[in-house]
Amino acid sequence: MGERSITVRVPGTSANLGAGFDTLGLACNIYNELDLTLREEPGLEFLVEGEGAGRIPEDARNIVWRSIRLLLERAKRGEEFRGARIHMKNHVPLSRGLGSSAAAIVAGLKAANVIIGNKYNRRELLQMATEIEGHPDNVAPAIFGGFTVSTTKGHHVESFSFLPKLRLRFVVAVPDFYLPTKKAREVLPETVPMADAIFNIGRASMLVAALMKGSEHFLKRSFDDALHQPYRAALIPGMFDVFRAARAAGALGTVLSGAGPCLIAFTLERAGKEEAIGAAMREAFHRHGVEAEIKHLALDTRGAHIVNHAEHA
Ligand SMILES: Nc1ncnc2c1ncn2[C@@H]1O[C@H](COP(=O)(O)OP(=O)(O)O)[C@@H](O)[C@H]1O
Ligand SMILES: N[C@@H](CCOP(=O)(O)O)C(=O)O
Repeated sequence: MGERSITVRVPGTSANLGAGFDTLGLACNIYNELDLTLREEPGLEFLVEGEGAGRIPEDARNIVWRSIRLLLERAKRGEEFRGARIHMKNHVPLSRGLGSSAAAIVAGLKAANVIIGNKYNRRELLQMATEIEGHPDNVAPAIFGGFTVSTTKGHHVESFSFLPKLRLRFVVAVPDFYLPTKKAREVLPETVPMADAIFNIGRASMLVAALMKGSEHFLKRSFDDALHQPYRAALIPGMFDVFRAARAAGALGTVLSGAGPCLIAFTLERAGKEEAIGAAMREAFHRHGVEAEIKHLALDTRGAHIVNHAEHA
């Protein structure tokens, strides 16, 4: 069999979008690229460039490799490909709430799947990716692109991907510290009051309706959350002040991106307020002793895809 190679590109993602904890997500135009060679001979070779270089494990614990193994074993092709060269060029910041782990998992699954002849469709990849990640809200947009709504029943996952009727821009403040998702999930309560659940159901539903209808008026009223942000605020100095500063500079709304510490402000492309919102967010974080890099992002509508040679050049 020898060896087989493929290059895939996967977008970073922002999960929750405020009220849609573990349910809503979006893909944005920041990417990780995986150049994968699967080999018959055992042994792993890693090259990690960009975000996470020097921090990402370069051995069998690597989540890209674990995802590849899961897919190969499910497909009963594990014996055929026992080794690999994994070369990653990462632009998605690590452990900041922009879905770096989801991008890594989806990259491994997608690349291995292409190499074995596309045995699995995207819904089946979603299933495996969710099993590895533990929640579907990042892996779904990483696979499908656009905005996604996901539901789970036991191990079964359903995700609906759609494009909004508004041309949005995302201003993301990326603080200079890591916050592993595991740690940010540990501060959440096991049960929540019924009133908080109702608060979130209304807003999550309104957010989706406003995006699909193209209603700026209702979108602005959809960004609050009672299920995770209030508990996580203690881990992100100045979080609510940054929200207020972004609003004052003209953002439609601002939420915690995933489990944080990134904060993501929503604005309309035609409003032309991205620079002002970014500056306000950076200054508000600075007042709390946090230095943040500002990224100006847009929606990715494609999701994970193979990179052809023309794109690669
Ligand atoms: N490109 C990558 N290759 C391998 N592992 C990765 C990669 N990106 C992220 N990871 C793994 O995922 C972890 C970060 O996941 P997590 O804490 O959920 O943060 P995020 O919000 O960025 O997904 C890293 O510590 C690393 O182990
Ligand atoms: N719903 C999850 C999303 C985690 O996203 P990440 O990008 O921070 O990994 C959560 O809020 O825990």
